[in-house]
Amino acid sequence: MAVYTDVDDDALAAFLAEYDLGEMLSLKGIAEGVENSNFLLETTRGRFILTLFEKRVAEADLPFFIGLMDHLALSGLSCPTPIHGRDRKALRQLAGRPAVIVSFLTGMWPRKPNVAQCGSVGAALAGLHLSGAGFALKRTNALSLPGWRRLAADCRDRADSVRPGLAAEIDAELAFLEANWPAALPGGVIHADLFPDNVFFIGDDVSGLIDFYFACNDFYAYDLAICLNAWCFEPDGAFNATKALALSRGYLGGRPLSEAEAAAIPLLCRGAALRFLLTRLYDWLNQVPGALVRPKDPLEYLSKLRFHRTAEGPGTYGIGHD
Ligand SMILES: Nc1ncnc2c1ncn2[C@@H]1O[C@H](COP(=O)(O)OP(=O)(O)O)[C@@H](O)[C@H]1O
Ligand SMILES: N[C@@H](CCOP(=O)(O)O)C(=O)O
Repeated sequence: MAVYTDVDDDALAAFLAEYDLGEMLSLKGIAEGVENSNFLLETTRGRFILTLFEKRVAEADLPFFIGLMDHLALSGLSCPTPIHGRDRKALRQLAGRPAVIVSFLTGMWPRKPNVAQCGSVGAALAGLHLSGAGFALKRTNALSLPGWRRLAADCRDRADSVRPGLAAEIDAELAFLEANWPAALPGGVIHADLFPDNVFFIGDDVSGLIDFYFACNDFYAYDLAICLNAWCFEPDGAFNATKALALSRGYLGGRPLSEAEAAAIPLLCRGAALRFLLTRLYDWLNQVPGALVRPKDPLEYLSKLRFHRTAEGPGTYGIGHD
């Protein structure tokens, strides 16, 4: 996260008065993440996370996110549980923003994920797909092809200031993906941002998944492609086939892929790489003055995208090979 919005003491006291959370002890901004303003809230009843929703989160989507966390927590998945106030509402306004308090999860996110952790996150992703299956609300993925086209248009004029030729490369990739994106694959609720900083571990075991604020309905295999991008490249940009094999095996152990899903993986990995290249590029070019936030490097995802163009098939990602 980041902190984009400050919260004053009186407003916070009035907000907390709506909950049975005891006396407030402290509120500290969390300097991790990118999207929303997050605070660690300590009260006499324990630790919680206070989130104020910022720019990319549409207010109309919030019932989906809150309902999904309630649903997943009830189905036994370890994820933040929204705290409901005395009026039963989990969502209200604070400092001019929609705001929610959720339970605090223990564990640490891995700064350098290892092979065993990649296996565990693959299994956790499959578990999430299975647990989300009974959730009634729907949310279209705002960051699929039409969303990428809008971001590309917004960035086009200045993209080449980040890397000469980038605007043309993005346009060509987008055209390719628009022509080849699968019309139908098995789908349901996906996390859509299951990066290492959104997965907590105790040792090599997943202790919880957080940050459901990109969750939506889309192809399950696209979520797997997002994870292959986020977990299976080294800091020097090299693809780690051992990690990909572990992640894919972890996933397949919980939810087998159809032939069509397996065949689509290299293409879905290209789409996932373009998606994060574009949101990072947009944020890079539109930094918010004074915000406590570290913009992420868009070119990391250009390099991943170029790798996926060279993939020989799903076997590159440990899928379809023993
Ligand atoms: N439920 C939670 N329990 C513990 N820590 C949390 C929880 N939710 C968020 N955090 C902390 O806040 C950071 C940012 O949260 P995240 O949801 O990823 O923010 P953003 O949506 O802005 O990217 C996490 O890396 C973690 O340190
Ligand atoms: N995972 C995205 C950025 C979104 O930030 P998060 O803190 O919500 O995961 C990226 O790496 O580009």
